[in-house]
Amino acid sequence: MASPPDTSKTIKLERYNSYIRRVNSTKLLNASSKLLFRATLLVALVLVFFFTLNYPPLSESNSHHIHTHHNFLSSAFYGAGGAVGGPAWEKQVRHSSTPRRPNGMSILVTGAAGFVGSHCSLALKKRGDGVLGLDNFNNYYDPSLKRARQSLLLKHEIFIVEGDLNDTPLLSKLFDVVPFTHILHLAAQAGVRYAMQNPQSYIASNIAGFVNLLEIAKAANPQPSIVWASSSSVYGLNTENPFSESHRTDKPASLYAATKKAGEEIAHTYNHIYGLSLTGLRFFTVYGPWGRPDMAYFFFTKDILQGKTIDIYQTQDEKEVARDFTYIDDIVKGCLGALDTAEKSTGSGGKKRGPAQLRVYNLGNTSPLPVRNLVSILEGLLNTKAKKHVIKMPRNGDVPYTHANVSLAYKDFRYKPTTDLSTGLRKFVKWYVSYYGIQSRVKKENHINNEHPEISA
Ligand SMILES: O=C(O)[C@H]1O[C@H](OP(=O)(O)OP(=O)(O)OC[C@H]2O[C@@H](n3ccc(=O)[nH]c3=O)[C@H](O)[C@@H]2O)[C@H](O)[C@@H](O)[C@@H]1O
Repeated sequence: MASPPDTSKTIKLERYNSYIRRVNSTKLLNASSKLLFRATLLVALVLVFFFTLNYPPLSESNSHHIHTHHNFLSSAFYGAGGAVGGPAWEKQVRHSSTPRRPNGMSILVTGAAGFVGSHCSLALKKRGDGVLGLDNFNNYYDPSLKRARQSLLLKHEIFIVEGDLNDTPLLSKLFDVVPFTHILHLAAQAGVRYAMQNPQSYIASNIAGFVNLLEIAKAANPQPSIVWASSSSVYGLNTENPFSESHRTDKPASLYAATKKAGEEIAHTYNHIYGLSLTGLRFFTVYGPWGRPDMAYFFFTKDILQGKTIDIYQTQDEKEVARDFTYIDDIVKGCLGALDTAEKSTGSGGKKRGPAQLRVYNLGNTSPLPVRNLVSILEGLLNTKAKKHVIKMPRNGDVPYTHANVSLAYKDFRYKPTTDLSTGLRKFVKWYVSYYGIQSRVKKENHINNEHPEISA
């Protein structure tokens, strides 16, 4: 009998082959899963990279969005002149804040790319003080105007660090690098009526941001003296005239006013507990070259030139609405006067060592004028009739009237406003047509020359 074919070898061989196939397929599986894992990792990294680059998101172009959540990472990206904390950055920070006159101040100006901030920074630098700016360049109004102010400051060797008041590591870093003698705190969410649209932005800047700055200041060695911007709006529904610092300020008409009033109370607390020297300045409707486009005199000018109708507010009982419009150069003098008379803080290592100075001053013009007058002056300067729409003041936090008594500021630092509304507006219009490159009858009729727009035209 033929013996069955010996298959044992064949079987063994097949088993071996199938084993090899299994091993290979497992290897293949392993290799492909590794590949998949690496690819996923790569995609994730790319996504993280793009997300970081786009922070804050590009979609936040809405003009009313306020960036208040910059973290340390984002400010590192924002730092011009190298990453925050790098040697090049520190050099720039030190250079900018070093005074060039004997006993000069070393001042941190918050809101340095803003209207009042840019003017004060230049004036301080001009007289030999060291000035470092801080600004978050938010888009409450056209940030390109803030960038233009920044360029102007840079020409005068003033560096603005890009960052937010709520960025604690950034603020600590600044105080690690520079022993500031003073802070001129002008960064804020401004605007009376916008508070109804974006209330939280007022809390974030004017309250949380201010407290953050004070926390850093109280812990600093030496503690700086602080001069900061309060507002005429704290007088709210006060009916006594003219407004004096001794009047009641417990009836704010807008959330904006309430946050400024809160700032004054918070200042009291930090003065009381930590011995910080604090001076609050109540500004009265400040206007002038390089001003804020959200303010009436600014957008009236724009709208009149474009032939658009402007709303002129009246009180509910059809009376004129009036403001104590104050020219920027007068305000700058007031800020410098307050800085020059600010006493040293008394605390150290976060502890009070004795009583410290606590002050509040009105900085106004002392001669209120109706908004209607503002408009007729502009009509004259622009040589254009405004399309006026007189309406009752919407109930949006506005107050009917402001009028400053400035005798306290005069007594303590000789503050004396010298620019009337016509003179000031002429200077504003001259800057406006030059800055926006408007060639029109405005220029011809008023002999407004088109020279390079310097800070105070
Ligand atoms: O003095 C202050 O503390 C405040 O001054 C201004 O607030 P405001 O005086 O209301 O300035 P504008 O918004 O420029 O308004 C000026 C005047 O024009 C009036 N107005 C405003 C807008 C408008 O469309 N029509 C109009 O008649 C207002 O009622 C007001 O009487 C600033 O915007 C605030 O940031 C600042 O704190």
